[in-house]
Amino acid sequence: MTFSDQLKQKAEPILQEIYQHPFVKGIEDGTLPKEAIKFYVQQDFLYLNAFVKIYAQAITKSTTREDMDFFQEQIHFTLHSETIAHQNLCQVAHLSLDQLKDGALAPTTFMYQQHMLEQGRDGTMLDILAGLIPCPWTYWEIGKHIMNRTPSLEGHPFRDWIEFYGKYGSEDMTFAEELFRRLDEKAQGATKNELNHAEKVFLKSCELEWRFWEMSFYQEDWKFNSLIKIH
Ligand SMILES: Cc1ncc(CN)c(N)n1
Repeated sequence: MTFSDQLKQKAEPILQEIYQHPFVKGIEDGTLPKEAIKFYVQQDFLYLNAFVKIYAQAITKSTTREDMDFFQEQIHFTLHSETIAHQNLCQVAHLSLDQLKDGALAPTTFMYQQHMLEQGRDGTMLDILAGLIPCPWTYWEIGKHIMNRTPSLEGHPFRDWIEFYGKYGSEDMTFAEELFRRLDEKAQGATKNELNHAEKVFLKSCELEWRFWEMSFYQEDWKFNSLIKIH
């Protein structure tokens, strides 16, 4: 079994919980409340900014031009293509994406950002990949899961979102598969301790993916933010 197969197997219970989450169910059946959409897009915009910085950190730790090129393409994709998904959500909720760009980090977004940035700062390339992969992987799985369960997306309000993530990446290999391939390559030269650490990093990101849906659906903010402006 490859290292990535082992990680996917361990994360399976989290993935199943994500499929059942009311936010994801709301995308699937088109009933997602406007307040949840607004909170999600605001936080996700900030989250993706951090994601771009992790790719940049990965470039600083790259040893080949091929790796550098791969990460710079991901930066471009995140900055210029992933907005399709946000646009779709905003259209459905009659929100302007431009007005959602000035939010402040809610606790879960802060925690997830810190977790990934820590890998970029202190980790190996194996750790960086392990921390990054749950982001494209779980969304790709969600997209496919909804597409498999929905006979036709004709007229579905979240069609663009579902298809964008369900078909995530290039035609021959999706981002997640490509990242897993790179992870397995790095895993080959790693010690048992390094693999155990990378596994923890990966599973923590998977849990944080679930928490991101939870935070967005219930709009979980800093406890005292309404009283004292903390962020
Ligand atoms: C929190 C989160 N995780 C994953 C993705 C998909 N790139 C996203 N947009 N936001």
